[in-house]
Amino acid sequence: MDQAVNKATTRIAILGAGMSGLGAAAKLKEAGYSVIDIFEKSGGVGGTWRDNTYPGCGCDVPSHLYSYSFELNPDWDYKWSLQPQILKYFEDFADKYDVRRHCRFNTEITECRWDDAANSWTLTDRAGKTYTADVLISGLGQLNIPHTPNFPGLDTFKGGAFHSARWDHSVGLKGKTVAVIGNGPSAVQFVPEIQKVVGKMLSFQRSPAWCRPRGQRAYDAKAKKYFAGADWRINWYRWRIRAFADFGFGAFLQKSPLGLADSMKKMCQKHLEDQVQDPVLREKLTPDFEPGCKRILISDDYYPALAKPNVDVLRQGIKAVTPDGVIGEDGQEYKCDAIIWATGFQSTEFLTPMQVYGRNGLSLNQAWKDGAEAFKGMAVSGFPNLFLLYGPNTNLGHNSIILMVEHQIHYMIQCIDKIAEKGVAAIDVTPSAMTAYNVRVQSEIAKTVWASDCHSWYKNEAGKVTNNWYGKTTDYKKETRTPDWTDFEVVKG
Ligand SMILES: Cc1cc2nc3c(=O)[nH]c(=O)nc-3n(C[C@H](O)[C@H](O)[C@H](O)COP(=O)(O)OP(=O)(O)OC[C@H]3O[C@@H](n4cnc5c(N)ncnc54)[C@H](O)[C@@H]3O)c2cc1C
Repeated sequence: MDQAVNKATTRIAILGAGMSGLGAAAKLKEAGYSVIDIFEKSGGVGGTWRDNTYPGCGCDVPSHLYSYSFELNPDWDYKWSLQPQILKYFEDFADKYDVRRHCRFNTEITECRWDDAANSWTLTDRAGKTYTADVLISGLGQLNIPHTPNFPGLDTFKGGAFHSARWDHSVGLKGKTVAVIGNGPSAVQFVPEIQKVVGKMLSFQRSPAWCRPRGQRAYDAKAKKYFAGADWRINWYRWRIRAFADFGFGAFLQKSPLGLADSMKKMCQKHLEDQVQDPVLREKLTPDFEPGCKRILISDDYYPALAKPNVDVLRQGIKAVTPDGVIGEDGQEYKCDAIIWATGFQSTEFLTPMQVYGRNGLSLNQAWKDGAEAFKGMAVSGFPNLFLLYGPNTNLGHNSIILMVEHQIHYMIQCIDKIAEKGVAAIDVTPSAMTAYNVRVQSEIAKTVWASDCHSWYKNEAGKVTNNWYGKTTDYKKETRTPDWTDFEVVKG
């Protein structure tokens, strides 16, 4: 085996220059790989944190943990950082790890096709140009494509309308009547900001969500100096946040240990009672499902904003758009000057907006016809040398996604080292390993609140939970420590 030679020539294509793609590129370079191309449809790095510029956009995980373990940052301004500082962190990361020179910006890949004879991937971009790679890594994320429901009359609206993930800053909201459709994690962040400037807000909430306090606080110079003093201080803090959040995972189990689910529910109920005095509004904002089934919102100022006199909370969805406003599910027209879609993302599609073809022309859409799934969230049988980061069943409701992606990168590089061995051209997870793994994942998920009877972005239309990991982050760490090569078929070169 002469890995040094093969590592130097293994061609690696990464899709997306967000948190996953950047982290993978840095770690692959550290491992000795140098032929790396990152294909990025936009003009810069940062993914989510570049695309989402809505007022108040920020992190729902304390920043010291929402950062790479190998790139600690003592300079976070807030416990829960805001988007500009998170984006800067990823931009600085790309510079420090010299990742930008691997990026092909403004290059959207539309098709990836495995070549059985050549044992390589052929990528095609929107302009029709093709590229070849031995290894294909998807860093496209779960929350990259905004979802705007196709309501009748959508195109007839005369005012400004945009999705929160592609905020149109040219639409003036000052003094205007603004309809906000949806009430997920993005809405709770921007609603308190725009409530201060709009004339009137109509908050359409078909299904209000549980919300717990954030406890935002700024880090002063003394705190930053403390963190900068020694890495162990951030690492100890990271460990505590992670362990506490993992302990709290029990609240997401249907048979919740130690009364954790009850405690979570009581905390959310108390938060609502403390912040909303009006019993009618409180009733409107009380969810009709168990906490955790949909993502729990985290905010100190969402409820106070909804309680302001210029806000109407409407416990209903909408069914159509008119030139002057929206038609609520009650059939009434609500006139407005602007509509903000806070309606989430096409979360269950993963990379399938692209055309992906594996061995013998097998299409990923076909392989996933009953819902996306992957071995350890990363590999799909029939699609050799393909690795998904933040893929199916690796999302969390309670902890940092960066932890999950780092575990994936660790596992994936061991697989790529195998591919780079002399005489090995490709590896493909066996159908039996893939099936056994996913049967286990789904049987564990059946024990969680996500499997209960509520609609969430964690599930596909058929009700299969395709997005979430079933346990603690430490369970996933164990799962991804080292590949068992009996799970893979090795294709000899
Ligand atoms: C608003 C928001 C807040 C979040 N907050 C948290 C949080 O607090 N804590 C947490 O743990 N997680 C959070 N997440 C989830 C997750 O951590 C982020 O989405 C994270 O950015 C995922 O990184 P990624 O690189 O996998 O994907 P992304 O950041 O989505 O990056 C994907 C990249 O791929 C590019 N791309 C897409 N399609 C193509 C194509 N066909 N060809 C080329 N390039 C393409 C995109 O332009 C983008 O740059 C949040 C997500 C969102 C949307």
